[in-house]
Amino acid sequence: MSEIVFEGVTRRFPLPRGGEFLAIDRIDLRIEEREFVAIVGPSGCGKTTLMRMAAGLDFPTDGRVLVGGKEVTGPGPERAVVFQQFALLPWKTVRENIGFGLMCKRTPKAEADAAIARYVELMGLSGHEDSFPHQLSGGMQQRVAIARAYVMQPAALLMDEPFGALDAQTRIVMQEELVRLARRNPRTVIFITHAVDEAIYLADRVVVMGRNPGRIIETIDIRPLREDGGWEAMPIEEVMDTPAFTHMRSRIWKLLKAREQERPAAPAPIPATVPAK
Ligand SMILES: Nc1ncnc2c1ncn2[C@@H]1O[C@H](COP(=O)(O)OP(=O)(O)OP(=O)(O)O)[C@@H](O)[C@H]1O
Repeated sequence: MSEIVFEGVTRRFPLPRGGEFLAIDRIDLRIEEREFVAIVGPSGCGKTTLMRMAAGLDFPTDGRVLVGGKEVTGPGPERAVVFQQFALLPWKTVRENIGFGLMCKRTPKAEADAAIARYVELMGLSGHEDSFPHQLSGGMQQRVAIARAYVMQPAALLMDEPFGALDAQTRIVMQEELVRLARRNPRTVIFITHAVDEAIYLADRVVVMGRNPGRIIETIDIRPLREDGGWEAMPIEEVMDTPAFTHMRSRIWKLLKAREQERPAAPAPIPATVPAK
């Protein structure tokens, strides 16, 4: 059981000069077990805050977050996080970085070696097992970070702009590889991105958010498009050229644009205390 449920989740942050900023307002979202959900939205709409709450690194002011039916009270081994910055251990090799969590868990060596070898192969890292992070390109480092997360067989993967620091060409290669990996080894995934194309290509469902305050504007099921269009068997550039894809891209852009045009110019601080009547 690894479904992720946000129930009436609100997050307010204190403002430096008093009062509070309403970052996220009453979000209800259910991500089914083994479902891949991408969250898109403008900067500041609360995407990272939502992910941090699923990871147990931040907590709602109101409402609750449940993973596998249990309220999140902190980080846990059943949830792996992949950030934009790869955060590899620079003094350890690719093999050691991927196997680090397994070592901490005291996984028997033969079992750990077999699991590491599998993800080295799946992530196209063969031949680089003994390299150190500084000897790898950004794309290769992110492959190691993704392999390190998957090798732990977490029930849920929480990815915050994992391809945000990569150049456009590497990013496309990584998107194709992640799709391959995610279909062969499905997990419950929250994938945060600014890139609408990336969200449509990768996800089963795309959650579109608006800001001030952070709310869900719409949730869109992509699976029928992918299945009807046979996307899995096509190269990414062909998928992105199909009428169904381009139509979906412009639909999401219109949603984002309409929301930006209607939102208030600046967030209204909530008074810290209610004035006496
Ligand atoms: N610890 C904090 N203290 C105060 N405000 C915060 C804190 N964390 C986030 N915020 C505010 O909450 C809002 C949502 O932030 P968040 O980082 O979740 O947005 P985001 O959608 O991930 O943005 P980006 O796409 O730029 O990463 C922002 O206005 C941010 O300034």
